Amino acid sequence: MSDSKIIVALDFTEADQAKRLVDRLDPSLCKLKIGKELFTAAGPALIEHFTNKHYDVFLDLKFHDIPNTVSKACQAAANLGVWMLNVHASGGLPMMQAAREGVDKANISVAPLLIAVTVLTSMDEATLHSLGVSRDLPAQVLALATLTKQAGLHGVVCSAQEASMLKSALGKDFCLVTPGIRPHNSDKDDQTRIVTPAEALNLGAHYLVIGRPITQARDPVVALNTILNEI
Ligand SMILES: O=c1ccn([C@@H]2O[C@H](COP(=O)(O)O)[C@@H](O)[C@H]2O)c(=O)[nH]1
Repeated sequence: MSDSKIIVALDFTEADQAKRLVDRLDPSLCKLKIGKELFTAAGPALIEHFTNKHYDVFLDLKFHDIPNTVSKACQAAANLGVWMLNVHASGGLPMMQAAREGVDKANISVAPLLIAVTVLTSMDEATLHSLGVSRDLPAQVLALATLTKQAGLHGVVCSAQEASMLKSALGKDFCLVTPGIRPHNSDKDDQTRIVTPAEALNLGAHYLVIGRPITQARDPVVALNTILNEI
């Protein structure tokens, strides 16, 4: 397992695109994230391909379903040998407890980290309110993260904007995984709650999830190394 704090989000349509990029990377410099797009296209074989190359893989499928289904899905995901997997905290306490039980039943030597998404980093306060949530956005993140800790999960996905609040409330060992990372002068794309890589770590993020600023850069390896030199 590498101690890199950067998780490169491999949001590609085909396995070969991801493999071409990863062939130029090094597992000591970054971890990898496989999300819905790539997993749907390439499946478990791609996870095995990268774990055989000694990469830590975060399987970002954000399970959100009835407890029994999420439990079985988490067990199956853990059996793939991933380093981290996740569910949506808004699935509720019984669903998250079932997720943890599913991971505990997996037939593996090292259990993955199990975390829960609080409020997507693409969302702002107005979008949250449009869903009928009356709390302000940081309060909603804190409530969902508190529920996640109560369910016995290892941490949450949140914006680094909420990292220092969560660190104070839930302790330094509660894992904070932060997408919405944007180096200075890079495009926001569809992200709303963005933070630069160095600032995210200063605020208490444990891991930085970075996709397009690396994968869509003219030279992704240069982009990754530039970020690594800045943090
Ligand atoms: O709240 C969330 C949860 C997950 N993501 C995922 O992270 C990456 C971010 O990619 P960028 O290209 O750096 O925006 C992407 O795979 C999302 O599915 C997130 O952005 N926010």
